[in-house]
Amino acid sequence: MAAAMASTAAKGAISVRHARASRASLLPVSSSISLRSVSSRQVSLFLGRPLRQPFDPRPLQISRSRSVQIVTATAAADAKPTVLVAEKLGEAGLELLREFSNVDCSYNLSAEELCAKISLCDALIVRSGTKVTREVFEAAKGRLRVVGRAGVGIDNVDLQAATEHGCLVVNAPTANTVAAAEHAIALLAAMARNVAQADASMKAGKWQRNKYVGVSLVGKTIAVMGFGKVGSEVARRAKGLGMHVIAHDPYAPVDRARAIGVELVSFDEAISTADFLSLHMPLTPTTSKIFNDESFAKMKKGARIINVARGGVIDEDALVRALDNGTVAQAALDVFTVEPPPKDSKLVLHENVTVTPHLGASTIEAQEGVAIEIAEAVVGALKGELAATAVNAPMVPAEVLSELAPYVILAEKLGRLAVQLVAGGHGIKGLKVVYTSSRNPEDLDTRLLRAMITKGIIEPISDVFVNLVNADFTAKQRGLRISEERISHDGSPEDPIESIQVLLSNVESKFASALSETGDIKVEGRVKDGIPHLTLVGSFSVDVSLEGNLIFCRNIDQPGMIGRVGSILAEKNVNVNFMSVGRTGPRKQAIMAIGVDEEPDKESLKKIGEVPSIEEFVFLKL
Ligand SMILES: NC(=O)C1=CN([C@@H]2O[C@H](COP(=O)(O)OP(=O)(O)OC[C@H]3O[C@@H](n4cnc5c(N)ncnc54)[C@H](O)[C@@H]3O)[C@@H](O)[C@H]2O)C=CC1
Ligand SMILES: O=C(O)C(=O)COP(=O)(O)O
Repeated sequence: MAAAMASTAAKGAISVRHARASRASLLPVSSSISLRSVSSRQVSLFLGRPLRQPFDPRPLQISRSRSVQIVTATAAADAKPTVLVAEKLGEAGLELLREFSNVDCSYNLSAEELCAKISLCDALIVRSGTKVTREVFEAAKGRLRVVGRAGVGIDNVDLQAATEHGCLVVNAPTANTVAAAEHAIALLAAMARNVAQADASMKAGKWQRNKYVGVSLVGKTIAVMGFGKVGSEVARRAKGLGMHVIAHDPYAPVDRARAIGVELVSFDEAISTADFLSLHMPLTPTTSKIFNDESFAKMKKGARIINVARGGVIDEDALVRALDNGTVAQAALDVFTVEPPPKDSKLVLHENVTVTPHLGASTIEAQEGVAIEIAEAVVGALKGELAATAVNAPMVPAEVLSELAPYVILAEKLGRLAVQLVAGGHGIKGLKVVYTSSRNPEDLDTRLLRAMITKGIIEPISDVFVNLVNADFTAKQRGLRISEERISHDGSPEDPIESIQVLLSNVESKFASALSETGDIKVEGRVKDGIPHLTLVGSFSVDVSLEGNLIFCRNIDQPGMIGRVGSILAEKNVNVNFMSVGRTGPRKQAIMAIGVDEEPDKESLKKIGEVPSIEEFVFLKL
């Protein structure tokens, strides 16, 4: 047989294909290969820890309407995931969740109660009232896969801790935009006309028409601080009220501002020229207490401030001082540094301050919308689809994901193979990935592939779970430097990738033939008819489908080698599913790559090692 194969190619790969039915048969069946399809291998696109906590037996569905991210695996059993809803969520969202999961609505949990429950949950849904801290992720013990923020601001979620734990965070960024903008306008008008104060006064039996004379809005300048979704809607509405609108946002596109007829200005110009300031930036380390003594001092005397963003962007003590000395005439606040604020808060009790208890998103319409938006995102993420609203992971559009699906499998398997070829397996520092592709670099998004190679390398040698969320973090933490190279290929741009090569540098190999000329462990693979194949080991070309497990043997090319190894495997009923020989030339050094469905026992492996002329061999689990 080796002779027959030897005539096929010189240094190239020679494949001997076996029909699946022929258990460990060595008879080549040249054309009748029946490999399972990618989808039936249940390589789903999945966020979870499926091998440890499988639950979704359904086939992969990729939603076209949203972006998708992650990740691998073999979903199996039938248990439904559990979603903990920790704050009030609209009924329509709960219904969606119930169709797919066990829903536990437990509101007003203390931090301790949340930590106690979380290890029983696959997903957690919160609004602004729940702090999802590092302790929560640690208490989850690896089970929590998705945190859904039913709203925009994710300042109550420890994103770094989520990422480190491979937990995806999604939010619902659009459904409450109008509600928040309308609330800002409501506060603007109410503040300008003392509506709340006058109402309280009348209810106290008074009729104080002179005390509550207000100020007009028309012709006044309003500075929208943070020109994002809510800020833009506020700007539109303020223009409708006849106000002159300026905005400050270092990251906002000038075109968007121009389209609405708003001038983007610097922070100092905004605060020094505005009669009204409406705050719509997120709370970040940069924006924390950005409104402080210094900035209040620069404001136009008697400025009025509306805050429907986050309490923390204002230094509240400084605001009290500014209100007391008249720099700021009035404030209307929906949000506070601590919520609820202390009962004796000077700010809340200040007569020139109008307050609402974080009601910006609280309309019937917005809450239904947010509930549906977050339920879809969470269910999608649990299914392995991915929300367009992921906060802590790069997004890979659905179309790209669908196209890359077989390459995702190939990437993980190449990573797995490469790491198992390392002697010891722990000292890997340098990973180089070379993609050969006929696509323009900008048309080839390799983040998912890189994550999957990292997964393949790290998971077999640690107990860390790796997905697209934490792949780069995990690699960095383990000191794994990853470099990527693209080689352009003169082929059809229909196929995104011609081949993927994985090189591990500065490591010893337990299979010396896997080393390249430069001493790196080198494996290369391609996708053929949707099936990932290994095509290169070290400098030997092979062609073996990456299914089941693999045995590599290096030997001197001579008749009968395949038969001898095959017989040893057949004795123990180990089914060979694919076999390929790569060699430097007839009767010279050769590598046999043998795909086996089952794991051969130690005795069989020992016997293979004892076959004369087998110089080295290795068994690798895929
Ligand atoms: N009170 C409530 O119930 C609600 C509050 N919000 C809050 O409103 C804020 C805005 O929400 P969206 O408009 O949906 O978010 P967004 O992300 O669409 O807009 C935020 C804008 O702030 C800008 N920004 C960032 N840093 C800035 C800085 N230093 N100075 C000025 N601008 C800066 C960003 O470039 C972005 O354009 C968020 O903090 C959100 O949590 C949103 C909905 C309801
Ligand atoms: O979406 C936001 O950022 C909000 O502040 C809304 O908060 P809530 O969901 O009403 O607790």
